[in-house]
Parts: sequence; structure tokens; C-alpha cells
Amino acid sequence: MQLTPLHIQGGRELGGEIAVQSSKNAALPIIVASLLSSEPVTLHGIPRLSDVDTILDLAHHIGTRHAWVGPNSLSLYTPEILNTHAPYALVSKMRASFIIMGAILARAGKATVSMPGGCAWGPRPVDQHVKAFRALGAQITEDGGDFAAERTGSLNGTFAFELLTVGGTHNAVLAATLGDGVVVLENASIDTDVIDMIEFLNSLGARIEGAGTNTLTIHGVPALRGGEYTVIPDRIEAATFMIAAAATRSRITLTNVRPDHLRAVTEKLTEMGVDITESGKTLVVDATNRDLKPVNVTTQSYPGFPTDVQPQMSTLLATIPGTSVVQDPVYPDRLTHVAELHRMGADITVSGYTQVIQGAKLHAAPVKAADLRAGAALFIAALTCEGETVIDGVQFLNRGYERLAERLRGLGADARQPEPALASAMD
Ligand SMILES: CC(=O)N[C@H]1[C@@H](OP(=O)(O)OP(=O)(O)OC[C@H]2O[C@@H](n3ccc(=O)[nH]c3=O)[C@H](O)[C@@H]2O)O[C@H](CO)[C@@H](O)[C@@H]1O
Ligand SMILES: C=C(OP(=O)(O)O)C(=O)O
Repeated sequence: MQLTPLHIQGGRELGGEIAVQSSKNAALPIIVASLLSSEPVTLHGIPRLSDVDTILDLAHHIGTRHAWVGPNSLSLYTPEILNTHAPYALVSKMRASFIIMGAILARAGKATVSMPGGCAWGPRPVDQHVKAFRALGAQITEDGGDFAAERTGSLNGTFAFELLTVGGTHNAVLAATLGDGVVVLENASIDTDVIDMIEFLNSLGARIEGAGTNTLTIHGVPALRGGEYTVIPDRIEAATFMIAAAATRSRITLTNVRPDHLRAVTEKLTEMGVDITESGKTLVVDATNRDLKPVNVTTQSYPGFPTDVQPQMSTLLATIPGTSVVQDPVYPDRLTHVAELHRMGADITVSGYTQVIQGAKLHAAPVKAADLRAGAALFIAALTCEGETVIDGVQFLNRGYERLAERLRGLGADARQPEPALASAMD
């Protein structure tokens, strides 16, 4: 279905409180990890997002039955693997779905998964996933755009990732959890979403040691039991709203946050002059009556400044007088927000993965999101300027932000997404 654009009448101060959703990027691998158990699993804090629907469609194809048992609670049950093939039509919708390979391989001994391909901002290789599987004893062949993996026994041995990869670590952990081998992963990701999946698996009886360090030791276990688990808060969504508050020089309160997961973002905003107060799972972000300063930002793997917050931060800096430099070596091509921000009057010069940003006053314009966080960048830009900005490409925002227009309205923004019937009547 063609979604109607998001209309934002900007130039208003935000205020009030917003409950941050649970982490999309933890929920997705945890849903996949539930396939390792043949017993029922209940997950709480699952955000209602199109990416969640996509992974549930894929899991359904593999053999998972699911039911929503509360607004954000999901019951999953995979008594047996019915299909070991994850086809292109399902995998290509979301690159993160490639980690289904590790789960199917663990449970069924073989898996065929389509190559995920690129994404809106460029290539996103999976060579480290494949190298890990091979090094741990799986046979991998490539044919007709598919990777086929097979193991004769349990995975075993040591693999050192050549770079830090969140998805590669998820995939290798999933593949190694069942069996009687011992797998050591070196240079593994310490991302919060990796830790959360490991804590979930351990709660079902897995024996994975070292979560949060660069060395993971996975002692295979014969089977996992069922269980119940609550997903961590979404640090990327929290950061997006913190930046929206700074960009509109507002004061807002965020609940359901893990301040310890947000250090890099908090430090940068504080350096700019934003006042941030932490209290348990609550953050108050205050940028009222402040002259914010330009800063330089370079993305890094967790705990560094997240690439998933780079487009939003670039947008904030595009409104702050002075020169800021933003570099995204994690995803050097993640720049689809730039041309759209130019349409709104931003002064951003790109060279490789570097954006040199001269602060300017942005103005409303029709714009189009080409990916999820570029969409976030555009709604932040829209909130800062007088007049109405119409943002197309809402399907990308729906991948990662639950009920966005409604929740922005809860903060006092004038944001609406006309119903399709109303929109066509207005044409
Ligand atoms: C669903 C999900 O959780 N997505 C997140 C995950 O993506 P994803 O897991 O795909 O990202 P990775 O951590 O794997 O990628 C990090 C870097 O490693 C490179 N790489 C990765 C794998 C590989 O086999 N070879 C290789 O070269 C990538 O091109 C990138 O430059 O982490 C990214 C980096 O924090 C985030 O932007 C994504 O939002
Ligand atoms: C890029 C993201 O997700 P994915 O890796 O699924 O594209 C994201 O969450 O910002």
C-alpha cells in the first residue's frame, strides 16, 4: 500500500514526556534467536514496526507460529523447522534477515539463504559471516544468488573477525549455540544488541560467556528451553528524540532509556551546550534558551558515536551557526539525507565519508526519505523550520519508529499523516 506522506508544521518548541520504544535492532535478532528453541517463548517490549513484521513473515516461512499477546508482547513457537530455505523475496526486504542463516543452520544442520544484497546507501557485505561459518566447520557454497550452508557435526574452533560486525557476531553466535562443540569468537562485537541477544539465549539455557567483551566463548548445548524475556530500550530512538529536542531548543523527558547505552551521544550533545540530566531510566534533555556550539563527530562501533545517529546529528549541526565536520567511516556512503537537506537550505559539502557543515536556517520544502535514518533526519529538520514540510518515503520511517506522527504530537509537534482516503479527497 502506498503510504501518505508525513506533514510537519515546524518552528514549535517541543515539551513533555515520551516513552522510548524497545530496541528494534535487539528485537530482530532476539526473534530470530527464538527459533533455536522448540518450546514457546514470550517476548516483551517488541516494537510494532514493519521490520518486525518482515522478520515474523520470514520466521513463519521457516516454521515459527506467533501471536501478539499484548500491545508489545509476542509469543513465538517453533516446534520444528519446516523450511531450511530463506528465499530472496523475504530476505531482500531487510538486510538484517541474513542472520536467520545461523539459526536455521543450528537447528536443522543446513540452511540456504539468499544473499541480502546492498541497501539504500551502498554495499553491505556479509563476507565475515561466511568466513566465520567456514572457519567453524560449516561448508558454504554460493549458487544463483543463494548461500547454502551445511554442517556435519557441531561447530567448533576459533574465529577472529577481521572487523567489528554486529550482524556477523549475531550470526556466528546463533550457529554455535546448539551442539556439543566449543566456539571462540575473537574481535566480536560488544554492541548492546549483541549483549541482549546473548542474555536472552542464556536465559533459555545457552552457555555463552564473555558478552560485552571482544571474546565470546560458546559451549554448545543440546537444546534450549522456552522462556520469557524483555528487550532493552532503543538507544537509537532515544538519541533521535534527544537530537529533536536540541534542534528545536526544547526541554523534553525521555522514559524507558538506558543512559549507559547513550554515553557517546550524551557527551556530544553536552559538548554542544545541551543540558542532560539522568535519573534511573529517565533522561531530561534541555536545550531551551541556549546557543548551541558546532562540534565534530566521527562514528565508531559501540560504544562510539553510532552510525545510526549520524544523519540526525548532521541535521542538528546544519542548524547551528559555525562549522562542524561529521565523518561516518562505519558506513561511508550513508549520505542520502544530504541532497534532501540541501532542498531545505542546508549547507553541507561532502567529500568521501566527510560532511563539512556550515550552520544555516533551514526552510520547509517537500522532501523524500530514501532510508530509515535519513527519514529521521528529515523529520528533525522539519521540526526546526517555519511552514509545512511534507516528507515522502514514510515506509522507511515505519521500519524503525513506532506510531511516529502520534508520538511527535504527544511532544507538542504539529505532525500528521493523513489517512489515504482523506489524502485522495484532498488531491
Ligand atoms: C539490524 C541491525 O542491527 N542493523 C545494525 C547493524 O547492521 P549490520 O549488522 O549489518 O552492521 P555491521 O556491524 O555488520 O557492519 C559494520 C561494518 O562492517 C562491514 N562489514 C560487515 C559484515 C561483513 O561481513 N563485512 C563487512 O565488511 C560493514 O560494511 C560496515 O562497514 O549494525 C550497524 C552498525 O552499527 C547499524 O548501522 C545497523 O543499524
Ligand atoms: C540501518 C538500520 O537498520 P538495518 O541494518 O536493518 O538497515 C538502522 O536501524 O538504522
